[in-house]
Amino acid sequence: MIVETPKIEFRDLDLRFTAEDGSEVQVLNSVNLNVKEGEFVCIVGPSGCGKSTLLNIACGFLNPTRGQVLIDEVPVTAPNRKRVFIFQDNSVFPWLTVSENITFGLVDQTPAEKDELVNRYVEMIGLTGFEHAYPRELSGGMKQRVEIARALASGPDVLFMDEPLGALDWLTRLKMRADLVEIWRQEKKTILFVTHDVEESVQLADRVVVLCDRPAEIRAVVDVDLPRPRSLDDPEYLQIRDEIFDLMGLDHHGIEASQR
Ligand SMILES: Nc1ncnc2c1ncn2[C@@H]1O[C@H](COP(=O)(O)OP(=O)(O)OP(=O)(O)O)[C@@H](O)[C@H]1O
Repeated sequence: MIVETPKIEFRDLDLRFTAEDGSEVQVLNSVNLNVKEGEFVCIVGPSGCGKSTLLNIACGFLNPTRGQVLIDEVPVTAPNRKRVFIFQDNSVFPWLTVSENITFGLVDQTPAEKDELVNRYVEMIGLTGFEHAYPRELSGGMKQRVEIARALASGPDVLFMDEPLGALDWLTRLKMRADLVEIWRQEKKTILFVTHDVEESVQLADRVVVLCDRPAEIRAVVDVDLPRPRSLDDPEYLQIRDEIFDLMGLDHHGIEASQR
């Protein structure tokens, strides 16, 4: 039997913070999870349960109190250029153009290679024609696209995304979700994606990891075995969405009515 090595492995992870008054706050409790190469995994859970903390540990920004995260079987002890973190509040540089933002930090490429990267990713994120625009000339959604292009241009093998669409309006979010799926299909990166939005997680992920309230443990891992692109009114999609709402103890009745 061939055993597939996980791309990312969370092994028995605990995290405790020491509060200002010296008391201890346990945020993560015994988190175990394997993520496959090229998999799109979403993490959902109640606000403040520890979703961002989990991502911060996986990216090497934080050390766990116990356990470890391995990527390609190597323990994560510090940030690494091959793993890029994308936040909700985009951090494009306002003084650089779109193409300068995309190539920022690339040191090993020739100017011609950088041009090629700009062309490839500007097209992929749908910003052709805006290469020389400054962020002040772009909408929030467009800036977040630049952020994603910059991340991809650096050639990562893992993308950590913490509520990357959280600051966008509903319509822009919907469009960005569809585009993200397409980008993921083309780029074949492993993606760990934190979201508050259960619907978003079911639309995007191969698997949805549901965390319980702090200290967070994994309550369930839900397979989303549906073809993409996914329709928001497909009964199977709705069934998985409602299963996750139930796992989170949320009342989902009335969602459809509120969206009309
Ligand atoms: N540096 C820190 N020191 C002490 N406590 C912290 C620190 N960082 C986070 N916490 C606490 O850890 C808990 C988990 O925070 P985290 O940001 O991971 O939750 P989250 O699930 O991502 O929240 P949200 O969904 O609201 O963004 C929170 O209670 C938070 O107050």
